[in-house]
Amino acid sequence: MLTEEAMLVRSALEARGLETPMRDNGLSRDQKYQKINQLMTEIVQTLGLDLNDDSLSETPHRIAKMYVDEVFGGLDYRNFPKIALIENKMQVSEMVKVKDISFTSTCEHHFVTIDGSATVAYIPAKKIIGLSKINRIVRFFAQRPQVQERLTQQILIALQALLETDNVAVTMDAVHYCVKSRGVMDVNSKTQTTALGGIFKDDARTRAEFLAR
Ligand SMILES: Nc1nc2c(ncn2[C@@H]2O[C@H](COP(=O)(O)OP(=O)(O)OP(=O)(O)O)[C@@H](O)[C@H]2O)c(=O)[nH]1
Ligand SMILES: [Zn+2]
Repeated sequence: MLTEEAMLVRSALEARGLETPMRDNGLSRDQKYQKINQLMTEIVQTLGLDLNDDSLSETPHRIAKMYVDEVFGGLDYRNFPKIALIENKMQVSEMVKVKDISFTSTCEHHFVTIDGSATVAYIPAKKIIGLSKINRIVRFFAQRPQVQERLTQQILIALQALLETDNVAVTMDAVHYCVKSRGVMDVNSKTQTTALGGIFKDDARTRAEFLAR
């Protein structure tokens, strides 16, 4: 069973064409774990490593568990965080900004780490969200195979749907290990992506206040 918030966020992403491309293969959590465990055994053996070695023997199991329950746990909406929303009785009308939310994600092209931080802001309308829930939403969508642009948009749309306002902004800075540890091997570059809604997009001063950090 999914929570109302999880269903709301999923529909909002689908409506905007920003849901992660997924297909229901009908496998349960345990079936996914079993299958990945078996396939990783083949990969490790194909690489010519000895699975009888006591350090390697559990690696297929560790990777299967890590994929299903940890780094890709955000593919399952049953893991969507419990969201605490409160009525904006104090009539906050100024920007609420949570800076330097650390996250790690996984690049969907190479399945290696993306390591970064996010800053999220909104201008409350009728509702205020528990602060830690912003970090949890960032983490939920980061725990998927991702491209940074989509990750940034998914956080924006999720918060817009939950907070019932367009006035949300997200910026993310990240190091992609597919750029750093392989391929072009650039150890310095960082990627910044921004997703702006409502007044953050339309009003230069609000945008500047947000981006000034
Ligand atoms: N736009 C975008 N691209 C990404 C992201 N993560 C990785 N990539 C890029 O995805 C591209 C995949 O390109 P390909 O040419 O198919 O893959 P590749 O041969 O491994 O490319 P190189 O990384 O250049 O060696 C690379 O340029 C990656 O840097 C991301 O979050 N956003
Ligand atoms: Zn990559």
